Amino acid sequence: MWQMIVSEKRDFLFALLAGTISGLTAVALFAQSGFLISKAALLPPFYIILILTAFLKLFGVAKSASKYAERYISHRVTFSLLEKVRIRFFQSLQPHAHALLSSYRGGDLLTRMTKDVDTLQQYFLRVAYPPLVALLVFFGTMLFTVWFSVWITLLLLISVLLCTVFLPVLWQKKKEATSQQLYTESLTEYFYGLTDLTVAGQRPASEQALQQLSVDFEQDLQNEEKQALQAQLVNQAIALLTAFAVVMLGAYFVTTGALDGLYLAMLLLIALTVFEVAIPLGTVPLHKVKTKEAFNRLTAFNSATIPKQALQQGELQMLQADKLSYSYPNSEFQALRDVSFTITKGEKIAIIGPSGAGKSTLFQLLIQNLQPNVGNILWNGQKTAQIQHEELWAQMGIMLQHNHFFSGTVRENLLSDQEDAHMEELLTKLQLPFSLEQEVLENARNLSGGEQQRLALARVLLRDVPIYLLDEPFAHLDSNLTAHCTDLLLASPQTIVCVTHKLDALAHFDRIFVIHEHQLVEIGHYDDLIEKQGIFYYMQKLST
Ligand SMILES: Nc1ncnc2c1ncn2[C@@H]1O[C@H](COP(=O)(O)OP(=O)(O)OP(=O)(O)O)[C@@H](O)[C@H]1O
Repeated sequence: MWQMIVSEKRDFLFALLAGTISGLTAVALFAQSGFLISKAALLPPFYIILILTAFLKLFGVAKSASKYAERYISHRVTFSLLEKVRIRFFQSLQPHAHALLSSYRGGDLLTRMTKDVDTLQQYFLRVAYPPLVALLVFFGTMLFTVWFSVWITLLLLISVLLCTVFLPVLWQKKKEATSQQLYTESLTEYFYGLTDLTVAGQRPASEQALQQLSVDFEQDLQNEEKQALQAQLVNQAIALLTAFAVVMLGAYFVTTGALDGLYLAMLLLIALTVFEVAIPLGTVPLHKVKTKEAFNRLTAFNSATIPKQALQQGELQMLQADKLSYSYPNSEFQALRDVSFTITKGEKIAIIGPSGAGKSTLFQLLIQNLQPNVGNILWNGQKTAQIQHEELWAQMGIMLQHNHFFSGTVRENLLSDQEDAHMEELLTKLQLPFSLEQEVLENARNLSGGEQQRLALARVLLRDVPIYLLDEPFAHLDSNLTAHCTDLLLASPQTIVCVTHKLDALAHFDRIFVIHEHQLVEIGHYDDLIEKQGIFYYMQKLST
């Protein structure tokens, strides 16, 4: 965080300067008032009163102006810092979005993106620079008071240290409050699963659990506020006791002749004013812990290294997997184990296997949404882990199991710059009776599952790239449409890798990769695998 603050050093220094001037002019304003009251009682010449009053006005104006400047600049720095934090967080999330979404709850990421970033707002405004301003103001004030009384200066110093250094240790937050995070996560899941919960009759139970989380969250908030209030109240009490002690000590020094009585009121008002800067410092440790937790959560993803190399030029000749293994974060077992293969240009590959065998995991590794724990994927011999993801994605036509559709038209959802005639022809071939201007609702709610899949397939087929990778593209299609769409897909000159459950159209693929119990156990053409009478043969037999 300090690194980021340093990047804003100009504004940071201006805010510090304005804050210090504002604090010192406030002290000067009240010191001057105290002095003026005492001096006026001694009936000095009128011009003295006039000069003192003019200074009073000057300090008043300087205090207001510097306070405004401080607020303006410090908030500008804060918002600029928050913008940087948001961009950094997004950049650290984006290349690993799939891996993160498969290991973190959606609500958790949402909380980090919103609440944690907002919490960091407090870092600059309440943690980083107020102690520095306070330090400079105290230092300036004490340089002044020491001329009048060393003992009163010492008393102020001790009280200020008590408020800002020793007592805050008491207010140190002991443990991280996770209630808000839990509440946001559960609320997000509740909305996602509302229909399922209602149908299963589980809504009341779920709402009750949410209610409890909301109560815990409120309780945590109240505790935090109570703690902050306690800290400020104690500091306030110390400020008043110090002012009382200054009067007592000052009065004693006046009687002994060590202090001119003219300055007593001034020292009292200085004591009261200087604590105005110290009182908010009581909550610094609380905010410090909160902002540190937020910062740690936000930077938790930064450890993932982002690939740097450019993709070597040339057409895709070979896509290889070399001893790939993958375990999901927080999972003990390997979802994929020691998988190796080579796919050559133009080959049509089907990946099949029982549910949970690891097909989608392999697919996500191939499209770079996951990075293998062990082994490499090689694109023309170049390790894909070292290549910019965007460059690889620019070479791939990808169809996921769940594709997103935007609110708009069919044309907009095809995400293509191809000629209208070409797009219309493809829609017809896919037996989609849509015009390009036809409306598509968000998440394609107005399209059937099969229509959505063919629209997603059209998106892929419109891409002029060397390889198509598809995960269960025909899951919602009947056998006629599956056969028709498979033929259409396999007629493309591209290299094709297709994860599928549909075993009937497999004879059209060049090779079939059989994944069983997280390993690649068989590779071969349909006829060879049937003849071999291995796992594929039995899977095929069971399905008929
Ligand atoms: N996000 C995840 N976290 C932990 N384990 C996971 C995660 N996703 C999948 N798995 C596990 O990894 C294994 C392989 O899952 P994968 O989704 O690759 O199987 P699949 O062959 O595609 O199954 P299906 O045909 O049912 O889609 C499964 O045992 C699954 O439980």
